[in-house]
Amino acid sequence: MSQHEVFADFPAGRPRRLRRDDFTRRLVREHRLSADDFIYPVFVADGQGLRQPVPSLPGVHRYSLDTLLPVAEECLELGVPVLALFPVIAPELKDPDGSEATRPDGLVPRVVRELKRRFPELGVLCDVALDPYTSHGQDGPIDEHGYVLNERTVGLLTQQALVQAEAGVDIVAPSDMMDGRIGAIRQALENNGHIHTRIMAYSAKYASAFYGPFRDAVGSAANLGKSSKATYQMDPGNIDEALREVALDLREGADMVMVKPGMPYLDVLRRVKDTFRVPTFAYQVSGEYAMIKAASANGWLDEDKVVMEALLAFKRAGADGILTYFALDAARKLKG
Ligand SMILES: NCC(=O)CCC(=O)O
Ligand SMILES: [Mg+2]
Repeated sequence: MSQHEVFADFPAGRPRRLRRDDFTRRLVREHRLSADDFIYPVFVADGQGLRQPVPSLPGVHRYSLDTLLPVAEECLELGVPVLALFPVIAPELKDPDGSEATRPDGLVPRVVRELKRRFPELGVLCDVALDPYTSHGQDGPIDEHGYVLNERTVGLLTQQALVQAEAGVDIVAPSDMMDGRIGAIRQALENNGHIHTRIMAYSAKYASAFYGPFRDAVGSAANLGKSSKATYQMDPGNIDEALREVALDLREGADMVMVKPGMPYLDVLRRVKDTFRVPTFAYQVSGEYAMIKAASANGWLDEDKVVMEALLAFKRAGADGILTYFALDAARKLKG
């Protein structure tokens, strides 16, 4: 039925009637945000008492384990269900394979163990990716042309995911865009008794310029230099390909899928949600956060309002949840 058949013509039909008062606006609102929608990404480094600002991400810090604990506690208090860990690895621990990522007593497994010991009811998500660990900043070992080697990378990622699962992580989130990694990780988890470990697959991750500030935060920007990730991350011109990527990851055992970046890719999010009807997430990435922060700092945008509007747009476009550096701010605001 078309809208013309359903609704009365003017003046019997006046859409503004329902917009006149706050009570009817609230009554007919189709989508709303809640703290349950958020996953809070945090940067964690070795050390003590660290709370180091990231200049290109105002309001975001690199924490050591001790200073991260109160942040985790705040997530719980505000009802944010999941904390996502992103490691800042010391340059001397990086190598061409990113082998530090597979060390059972490395930074991330140590942080996961302590978080789960102190706050068992807080969900912890780990990125499964080698770029914070490689000396060249790519997401896996490379050949002489700089091409990331798919199967060798998948082997390392599988080891990394197992180490994270042994440490007690709730959700592993492979963000590398290698082919076949979801299936390999799922099989390894099952074979090793980690039947409850959830996989959130970065299924449609685009080769985007919006990740710049994140690379500053984890310290991979300088290592990566001018080289791109276009041989594994998706071409921003594609959308049918995103559906094929999601289909593969679901067949290989993903529990949840993700589209990334967020706001410039809401069309992709909508297509994915409508096509598969599975738990679908979006990542409001560092560049999106930085744009809002910069414009607000200049007095050009009202930060509070723009943040809530942008996050609501993800829900309207079909997201079941949003990874966002604004998670705590937004949850505080929702709490009033
Ligand atoms: N694998 C995690 C990311 O690449 C995050 C990107 C961003 O926030 O810009
Ligand atoms: Mg894929």
